[in-house]
Amino acid sequence: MQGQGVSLTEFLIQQQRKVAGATGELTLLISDIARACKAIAREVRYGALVGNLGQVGEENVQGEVQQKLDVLSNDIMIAILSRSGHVAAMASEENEDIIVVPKANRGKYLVCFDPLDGSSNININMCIGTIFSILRCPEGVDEPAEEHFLQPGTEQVASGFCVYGPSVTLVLTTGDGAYGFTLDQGVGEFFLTHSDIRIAEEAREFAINMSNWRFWEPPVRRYIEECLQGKEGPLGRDYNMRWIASFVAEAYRILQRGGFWTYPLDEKLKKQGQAGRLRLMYEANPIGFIIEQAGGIVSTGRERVLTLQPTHIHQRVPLFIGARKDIETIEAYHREWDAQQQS
Ligand SMILES: O=P(O)(O)OC[C@H]1O[C@](O)(COP(=O)(O)O)[C@@H](O)[C@@H]1O
Ligand SMILES: [Mg+2]
Ligand SMILES: [Mg+2]
Repeated sequence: MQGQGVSLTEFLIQQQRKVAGATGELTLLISDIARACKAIAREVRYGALVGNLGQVGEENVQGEVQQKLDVLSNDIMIAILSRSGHVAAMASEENEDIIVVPKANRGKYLVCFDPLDGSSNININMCIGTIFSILRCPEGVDEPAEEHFLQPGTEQVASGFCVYGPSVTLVLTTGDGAYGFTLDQGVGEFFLTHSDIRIAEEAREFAINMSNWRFWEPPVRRYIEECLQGKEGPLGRDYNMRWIASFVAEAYRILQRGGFWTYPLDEKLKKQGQAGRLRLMYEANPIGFIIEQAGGIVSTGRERVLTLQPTHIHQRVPLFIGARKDIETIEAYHREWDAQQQS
């Protein structure tokens, strides 16, 4: 058994010491969220053995049929964050409205989370995860409300996601680089295994749900066609392709070996009255913060995601994440296309 590295707690205290005036509350809050992820990891691991698979038959605010693990993970997050003493209110993918913590237990942070990401993979034993974003509750707020959450992604104090896969990994940023931790199930603690993660400038792998090809906007179709043309094409390099249908697993792959991933706005989503597939507050912004800290880009195809002014907590956005050069070219193709539409 390899000697243990730096534990998550040790790492957070090191980060905390770099910030003048830090109270340690953020360290304790992130430790609480890590504990919630460990509890969720156990429920995921036991799966069918304890009846955790399958649907509950209820529809959530997204119009999606909830899986048992969606509800169980949500309950675990709400229970632990309500008791942490560092949270004023929460916003969850599974709850239409925000959850305000009783006054006696309220703290200074707001937490947005996707308790279980990649739900369509639960029953096929594929990677799923949990995503979280931490914001400050504006000073002097007596009763937290949805409006207090509507802060651009650049205002995030910290964000992270946990992947429940062959091993349980947690990726985190507090605005000073992106770091990966692996859960030692025996010790019950996360240990630092991936320091200062960087994403290569050029992609060799793309990820998009190809079944939506006929609904894509021309700039997206053009770029994917050029990826498929490989080194004989204008991009001059070969690409492999992946689609795991689990945003956390895709983001983890990009952090480990580069590439780009996208869920663009398409005609099908537009017909459904949607502005995108992924949600800004608890999917795009938290993972976006980490991707940017690792040197990647997070775009709607037309603009930076993290400077978007949110309008409501379940807002959806078109999303492109990953290798800088690829996404800058995709943005250029959108500008070109939009200019042609204007002329
Ligand atoms: O089924 P599709 O259209 O490929 O969409 C897959 C996407 O939907 C999601 O599962 C949405 O997230 P949830 O599972 O949290 O609802 C993403 O993780 C994934 O990237
Ligand atoms: Mg999700
Ligand atoms: Mg989810």
